[in-house]
Amino acid sequence: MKKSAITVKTAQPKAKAAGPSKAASKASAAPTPMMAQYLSIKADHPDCLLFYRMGDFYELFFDDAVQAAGALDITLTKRGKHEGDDIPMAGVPVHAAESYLARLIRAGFRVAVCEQTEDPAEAKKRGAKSVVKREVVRLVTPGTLTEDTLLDARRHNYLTVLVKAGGTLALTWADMSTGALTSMPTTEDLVSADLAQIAPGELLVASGLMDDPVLDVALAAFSDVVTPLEKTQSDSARGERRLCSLFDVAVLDAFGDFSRAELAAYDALIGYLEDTQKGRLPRLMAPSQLPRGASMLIDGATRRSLELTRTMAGEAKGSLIATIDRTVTGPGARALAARLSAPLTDEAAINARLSAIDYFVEDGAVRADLRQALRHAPDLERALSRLTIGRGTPRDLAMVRDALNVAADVRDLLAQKNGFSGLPDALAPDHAALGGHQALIEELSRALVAEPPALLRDGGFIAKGYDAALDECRTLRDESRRLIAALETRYRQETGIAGLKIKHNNVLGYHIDLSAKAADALMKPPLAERFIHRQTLANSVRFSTPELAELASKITQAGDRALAMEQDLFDRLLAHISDAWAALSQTAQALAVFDVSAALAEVAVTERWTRPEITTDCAFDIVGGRHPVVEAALRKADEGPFVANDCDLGPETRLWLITGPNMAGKSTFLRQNALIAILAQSGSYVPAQAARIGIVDRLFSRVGASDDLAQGRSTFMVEMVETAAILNQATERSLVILDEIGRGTATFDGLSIAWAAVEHLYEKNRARALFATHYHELSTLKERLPKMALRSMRVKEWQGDVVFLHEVAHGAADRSYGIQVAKLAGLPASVVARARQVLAELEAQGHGAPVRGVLGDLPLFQMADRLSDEAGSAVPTDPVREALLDINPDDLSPKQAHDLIYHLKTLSDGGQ
Ligand SMILES: Nc1ncnc2c1ncn2[C@@H]1O[C@H](COP(=O)(O)OP(=O)(O)OP(=O)(O)O)[C@@H](O)[C@H]1O
Repeated sequence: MKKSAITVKTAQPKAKAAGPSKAASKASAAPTPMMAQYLSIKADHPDCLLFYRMGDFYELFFDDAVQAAGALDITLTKRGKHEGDDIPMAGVPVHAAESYLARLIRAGFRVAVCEQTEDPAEAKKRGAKSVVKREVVRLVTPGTLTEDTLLDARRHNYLTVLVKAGGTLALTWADMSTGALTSMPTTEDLVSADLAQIAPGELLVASGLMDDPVLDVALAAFSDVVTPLEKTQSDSARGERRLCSLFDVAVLDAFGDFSRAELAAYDALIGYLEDTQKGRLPRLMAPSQLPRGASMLIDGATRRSLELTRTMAGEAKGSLIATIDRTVTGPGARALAARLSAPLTDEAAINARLSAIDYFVEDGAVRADLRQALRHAPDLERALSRLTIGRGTPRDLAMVRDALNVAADVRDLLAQKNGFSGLPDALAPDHAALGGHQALIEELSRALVAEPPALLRDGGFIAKGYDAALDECRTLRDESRRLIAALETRYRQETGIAGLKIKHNNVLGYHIDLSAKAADALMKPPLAERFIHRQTLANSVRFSTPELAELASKITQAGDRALAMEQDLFDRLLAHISDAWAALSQTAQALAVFDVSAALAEVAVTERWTRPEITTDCAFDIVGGRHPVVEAALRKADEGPFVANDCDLGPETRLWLITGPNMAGKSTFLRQNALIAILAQSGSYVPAQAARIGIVDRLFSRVGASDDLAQGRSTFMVEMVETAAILNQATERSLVILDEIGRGTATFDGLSIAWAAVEHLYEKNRARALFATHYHELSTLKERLPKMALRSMRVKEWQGDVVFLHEVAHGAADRSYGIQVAKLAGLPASVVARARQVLAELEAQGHGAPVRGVLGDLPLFQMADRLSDEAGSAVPTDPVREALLDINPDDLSPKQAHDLIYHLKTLSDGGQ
């Protein structure tokens, strides 16, 4: 029996990261005070790597150090001993910590950031040996990131929770960027598709569910982002209390009718946020409930096979989204991804989005101006999230300022060119949300320098003229600096040493610096009375004077005061932003809506897409449909035009059986129709001349074979699991795409399964379906299933070769042309010739007979054996064939398959 498929990728680093706490338990051999502090903090965070702040570095110790050094490729050193053993240590500089954090998070680790929470001078007051106080200020986990360097600007990052309570399942998810909180009841059947839609950055799963065999497959797909939750972490009553107090309401009715499971999931979600942010919750919006059925259900397998966000090979390049994304901002790209991942099922809502696109399709000048303006818009959503969680920097303030300026420009631009009424109704609220921040824009513009520094603690971000007291302080500081320059000149004159300099460093502060030779004069009377020797180095000698010390302290004081004032002003500006948070969030969303609408219009115009007609019947009538990704690839490779094809799965022909040789374009045709349905219901134009689509409730696609070796399932098993899901779940409103069902098993088994699947789809599911097959025998089903239509991919034979026309024609294919395709693929001529011979023999014996007569099973190799027996001595023993007879493809690992190919090649070349 296979063990649970949820291996929790992070468990490995987590388990290993627990090493130092093991050490903690053995810590009785009196560690140093600092090590004792480290071990006690580490013991509280056994599942995280501990970033322990020491001066300008975050240090890691014990196993944490070993793991981080391996993952980050940094030096592993030692620091002191613990219980007689060296303590492994690795460190990252604080100023570069973000990029190291990003790599650790990507590698599946969680990190606890432990800071010094008091001044070392304070600690010293308690005694020479006392340790600076330290505290974990934040747990960095994949679902709770806010920094731009840790996040993908073009993808949402959802922290998601799955729990069961009162016998039902529920999902909640939070987007730290927007503060949006959403929940949805789910079921064992639907959870896989729901999770695939959300695509969590981190998935918290109640520990009881981790071993539930029913959820095994659904959760396995997310095993690398799963974090287990303790039972005590989700409680519906506490969830309700938390929500009520967070949003200051007595009852939650106004937000939705939440199930117990949803409330328990909210409890876990908010608890986890508090825990990881150490009590500092991000600003959250009121919880909203996603009604079931609001979006087209698309399970993970279908998403993968349609290559919506990644190709089958796992690359973003070559996916639908990478091909059609014309957005110019991160929030716009995220909004596009969200639309495509959850196509709508409400006709009015789809048409509202489409009318926004119409507007930008029709007015190319407005579209161009808008896109140009948006290019300068920083990511307002993410700047706001950092500011409101207390992780904001002066640069985030400037991002708010710049984004609001763009929003105001966009608002004017749309109002001026078209008048307010020119915009479609659907865009009016977003247009309004762009404005209303004039006072804040003015305040931020006056307050901030054009390009503020990245760090709050360095100051220098408040503009001159904004605050009189700050200006005065800065003048004093700068004036003192000028006085120091004057002092340097005077000292040079007085000592007669031209090389005398006043320098500054962190240890001595301001000091006089001289070469060793010149310093002699200052060491002797009379100058020695004024110049106090401080330090002798190899090449220089350093002095100070009471005068210089006084000036230096004035500078430091003025500098410190200026810094404190700037930080106060930062807090004041932050308060303004906090007050306007709800309206600012709406502005951020509106900017994303304009970006995504204009981007979809851009792709519609440049790629000649058309507005689909959305209906509530079961129409699916596509004229001249195209596959956007294949079309773009052909264009790029200059490989001729894409051949457009019609598809009409109306009530009279709701199932198309498509035959034709490999490489003729069947998969492309199938996928393009699924993509057109997704695009249409996402509210986008579609790659076709015309499209009439009755709303699809669920989309199923099973295209192409893929092994799921990670889960120990063969190609055929995966295919059958996915086919079973389709036949069990598709409804009359669904769209089903099935490609080459049964290919992975023996010929007649496969044919029988395909046969029965078509019958079930037609009679039971009654879904709109495209069924591609290489079993030409299935065409005979037409006699019994009148609403099934036969289609085939047209090919031409030319001088014994086959030419693909990529056209979908009426009727079934007469031949499969497999041997011609094999020849095109470069099979040795002798094998091609032999195959022709075998085929002729098979056809002479009535290859199709079993279908018309006996539907008996005859495994492929048995048949092959019979053939070779019959061919008798005329067939010389073929070592390649013999080697092939010995293997079962499903038993081979990729490595073994690779080795086998080499072996076969050697055999075919006559080697041994
Ligand atoms: N409509 C089309 N116009 C132009 N070229 C096309 C079209 N459809 C497919 N092609 C080209 O043919 C190639 C093969 O297409 P596809 O994979 O859809 O064939 P298939 O019949 O499903 O083959 P197989 O069964 O081997 O997967 C594509 O990669 C593309 O280059």
